[in-house]
Amino acid sequence: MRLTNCINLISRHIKTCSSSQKNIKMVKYLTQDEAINIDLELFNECKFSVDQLMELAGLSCATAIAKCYSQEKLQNKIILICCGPGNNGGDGLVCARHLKLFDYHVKVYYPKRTDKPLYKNLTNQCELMDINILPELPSNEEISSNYGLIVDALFGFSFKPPVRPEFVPVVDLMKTTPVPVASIDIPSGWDVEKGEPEEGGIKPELLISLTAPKLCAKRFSGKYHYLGGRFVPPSLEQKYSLSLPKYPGTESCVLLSKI
Ligand SMILES: NC(=O)C1=CN([C@@H]2O[C@H](COP(=O)(O)OP(=O)(O)OC[C@H]3O[C@@H](n4cnc5c(N)ncnc54)[C@H](O)[C@@H]3O)[C@@H](O)[C@H]2O)[C@H](O)CC1
Ligand SMILES: [K+]
Repeated sequence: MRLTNCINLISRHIKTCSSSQKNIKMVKYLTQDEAINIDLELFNECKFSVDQLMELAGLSCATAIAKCYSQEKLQNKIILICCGPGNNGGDGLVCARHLKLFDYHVKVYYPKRTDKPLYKNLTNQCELMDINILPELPSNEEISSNYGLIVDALFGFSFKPPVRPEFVPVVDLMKTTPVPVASIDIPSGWDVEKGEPEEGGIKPELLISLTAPKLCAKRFSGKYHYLGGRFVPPSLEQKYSLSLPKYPGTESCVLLSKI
């Protein structure tokens, strides 16, 4: 074999190895506008309904959580899912239902409910699963004693800082608690592109990016970064040069990086 062929082969091998250990290098990070446009195309061009995408997104979040936090690791403690007023909150309600189906102890905090049928149905389904929807935010002390994980489903890619006053207590709780936080799509309170606010924000241990990571995920320094939302048609992936990693087998989520 010629020397140049040999060098090419070795460099290709090195490239493949490094990308399989850290899928994060290949995948595209989206601006807020790109994330919004892709979302619109999924609905308008691909004709998905929001219920379909939310179900897949929420299931992928529950799966990623179960991979990182076994019941044993959580010492059978409760998972608190904090849900916001938009679709990120909807993902949280779906995630809660699937975690309950996976036999976790789950409670939901959903301070600003909407009257839209989608959210009413998701809330109803949680109640039918015997998931307690808390009327008040538990105290920091109660969280420390009885809860093993907080799922942050407050805000996603439509968030515009700063956090409005009504959500400050729950964001503050997630900022100060010693209990690990798992954020769905965006760590709530972070700028979708610039990341954590200067005054300090929540520091999730797990981030589950949906469809493709947003630019703020470059600042994520927690333990596990997963990608979920396995529903992107190849034409859309190519149009936005997403370079998505391969999902293993039948999995609904894929590990992007782990510390
Ligand atoms: N394409 C996908 O990958 C899918 C992602 N999904 C999830 O949907 C969210 C985006 O949902 P959207 O409804 O557009 O917005 P948010 O949930 O991010 O928030 C809107 C909600 O929040 C309020 N809000 C905005 N800024 C503030 C603020 N500073 N303080 C308080 N409240 C604020 C706003 O008024 C709205 O009520 C995406 O991230 C994914 O998680 C879909 O589930 C499936 C497709
Ligand atoms: K979030």
